[in-house]
Amino acid sequence: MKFSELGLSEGIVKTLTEIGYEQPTPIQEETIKLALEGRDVLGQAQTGTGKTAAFGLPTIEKINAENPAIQALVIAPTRELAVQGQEELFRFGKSKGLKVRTVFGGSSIEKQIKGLKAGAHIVVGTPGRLVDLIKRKAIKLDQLETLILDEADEMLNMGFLEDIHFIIEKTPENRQTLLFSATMPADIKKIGVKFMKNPEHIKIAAKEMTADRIDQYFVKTKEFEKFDVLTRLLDVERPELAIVFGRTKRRVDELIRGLKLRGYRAEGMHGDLDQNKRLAVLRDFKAGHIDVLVATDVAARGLDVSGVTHVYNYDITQDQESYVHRIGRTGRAGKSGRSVTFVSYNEMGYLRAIEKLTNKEMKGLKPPTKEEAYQASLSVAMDDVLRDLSDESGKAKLAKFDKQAASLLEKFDAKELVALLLQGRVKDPDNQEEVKITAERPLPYNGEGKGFKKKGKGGGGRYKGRGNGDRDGNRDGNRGGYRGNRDSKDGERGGDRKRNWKDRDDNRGGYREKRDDRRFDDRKQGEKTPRKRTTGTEKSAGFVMRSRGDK
Ligand SMILES: Nc1ncnc2c1ncn2[C@@H]1O[C@H](COP(=O)(O)OP(=O)(O)OP(=O)(O)O)[C@@H](O)[C@H]1O
Ligand SMILES: [Mg+2]
Repeated sequence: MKFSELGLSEGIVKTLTEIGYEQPTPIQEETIKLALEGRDVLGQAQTGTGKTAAFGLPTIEKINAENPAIQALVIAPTRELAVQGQEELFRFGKSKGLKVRTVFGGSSIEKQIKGLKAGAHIVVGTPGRLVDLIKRKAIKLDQLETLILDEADEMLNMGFLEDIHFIIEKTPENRQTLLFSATMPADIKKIGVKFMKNPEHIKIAAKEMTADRIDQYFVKTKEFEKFDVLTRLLDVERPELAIVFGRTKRRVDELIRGLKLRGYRAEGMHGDLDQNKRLAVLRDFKAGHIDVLVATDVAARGLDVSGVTHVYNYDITQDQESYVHRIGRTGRAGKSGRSVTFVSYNEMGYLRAIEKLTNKEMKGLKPPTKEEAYQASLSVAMDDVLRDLSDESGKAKLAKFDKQAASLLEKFDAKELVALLLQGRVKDPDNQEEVKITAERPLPYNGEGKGFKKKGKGGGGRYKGRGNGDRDGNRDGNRGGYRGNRDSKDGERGGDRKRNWKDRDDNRGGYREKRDDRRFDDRKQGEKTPRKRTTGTEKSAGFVMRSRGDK
């Protein structure tokens, strides 16, 4: 199938060719035509399979560039995702010269109002800031044609629902509504369908809910060992870019500090960081100036950074959907990735609950030993030396040390000098910086832990208990999860309400295919179940169609 067969105009098809999209992905193939016909669509497909273009291209196609009014609104759960959405839609809409504006908290509302005044065919924004701008009459939605909820299940979750209601009430009843996500729990789908008319549910049927090309592992580890396990894994697996998800902001801060102390180029993202800093960190990560991004769930959904080969869940997620999104930061657009989820003995029930949702078994991974990490670091050093010496321009740069090198060689044994060179490039496992990470209490026990006879299935995802004080009660005021972090300073709200029942963390991680880490996989390799990806359409015949606005 070609993009031109989906009813898109020549200009847009040309743009797609220019940006390297050769053919539509399954979700694009299934939804673009329908959306162009004006149908309401609920689109569900694995992470990294092109949902942005699936809703973005038909939306752009339908916009009348001559009409200066806002004709499409995309609502996204985080600021970074709003920025990314704006960039993508702008790119797709180039041939039509469309104005796409982004609005989000933590950054000057006046500037955003100015931008909106200069014209906006499409607005991409986070709920809290959108509500503020609507209240200030800087955003008028009376001519809106298309409303899109990206990460729809997240947007329809408790924390955001009030804002979403407010926004939807300001849109015309005859608008088109598009909801997209990789996950769509049934209870949330029911809420979404109420905002839609005769919706078509397109679900790209896949054997597993997680993206096809992510090798998923877990490591059983005790809290106090986690940090050493993490750095050894980083040394052995050698991610190109890695994301480490932590449960709380404090944890993220401590991990960044610890990783830096041990010589990794790491930076973090969580809700207490200044918004400019958050955006700068993401930019640096995309540019490869940072190797390890440490984040709370604020980075779990939607972010598209090519080159993320590994996702490490330093803390396992409390709910299964978060897991799907976290690890979906790798293995995108046909690339492969690897995720490693740290799990304490008591938390095994959560792991099983995740596997139940994703329909994919995680493989147990033996944490690398100190010696293995050392050997890995040694082999990196050797590779680096070989690379530098086989590179002519690199060699030329060494010429300036000729005199000193000759004088050292006169005085010392050549082998000793080379050993000294290697020493400077290898991490000494017996001389590592001591790093202390404050212990987080594990998730409340929900079955299947070691030492527990109970065979109960976890079902841990939707734990609503109030009893886990350190997470929900957040004794230290340092709660992770990104709900916390559309922090209301800037009119991004929604976090607090939700935190009470669900405080997520994101754990996404991918890796590059062939690292030799396989060595540490203590289950049999090569017995991956064949992954067939069938495309199917689930018609939404049984949906409740009448919505609030439907009369
Ligand atoms: N038809 C296509 N051909 C080639 N690349 C594509 C195509 N469609 C999308 N991509 C690329 O695939 C990557 C993932 O797309 P996108 O971010 O839209 O995924 P997604 O399904 O929204 O994932 P998530 O569930 O994580 O939000 C992006 O880099 C995008 O540019
Ligand atoms: Mg997306």
